[in-house]
Amino acid sequence: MNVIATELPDVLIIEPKVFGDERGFFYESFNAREFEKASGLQLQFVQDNHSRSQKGVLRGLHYQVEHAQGKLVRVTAGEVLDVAVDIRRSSPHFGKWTSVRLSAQNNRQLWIPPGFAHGFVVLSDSAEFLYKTTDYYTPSAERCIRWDDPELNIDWQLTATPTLSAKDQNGKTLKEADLFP
Ligand SMILES: Cc1cn([C@H]2C[C@H](O)[C@@H](COP(=O)(O)OP(=O)(O)O[C@H]3O[C@@H](C)C(=O)[C@@H](O)[C@H]3O)O2)c(=O)[nH]c1=O
Repeated sequence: MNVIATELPDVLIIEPKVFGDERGFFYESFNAREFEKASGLQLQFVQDNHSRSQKGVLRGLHYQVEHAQGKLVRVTAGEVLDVAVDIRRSSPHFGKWTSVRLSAQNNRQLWIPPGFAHGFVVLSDSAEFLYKTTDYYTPSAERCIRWDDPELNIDWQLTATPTLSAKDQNGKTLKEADLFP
């Protein structure tokens, strides 16, 4: 397993070791001991999520103000551009984002710690998106920052207007949003 740094020091790309043979492939999609050894992080995941989306669907930018979730995300079919934004006011990287292509081909995972907003857009015809979280879904604490907030100026690598949920169409700007201290 390989850990690769991003522009945001707390956000990590994880590359699992994939064993391919004539049957197909095998890899450990999560191993707590190996993850801790490679990243120095001791994590306890409590929820696994799975969503499927069509091309051009954009989900985000999401976070929970209480019960903040760390997320270990990956794609098992198709390709997405995954985005993490540091929304901790005290962070030297406050308001900065990083993006990584995650696909069924590159098997890359992204570790997004609590304190970040997260979103992704589907680049392939469809995508299956799987992730582990360090805290439980808490609807009352859910918040959404606008994907197109000019202050963030995220390059989503889009060629058309994305498809959004009603909730995501009503996201707040970074200036308006409840953030982390
Ligand atoms: C996120 C979530 C949703 N739900 C339900 C609520 C709702 O009826 C339905 C769809 O929820 P949403 O529209 O919020 O799903 P979605 O837009 O996919 O939300 C997810 O987006 C990505 C970017 C994230 O980072 C996740 O943390 C999560 O916020 O599923 C749960 O039961 N548990 C969960 O953990």
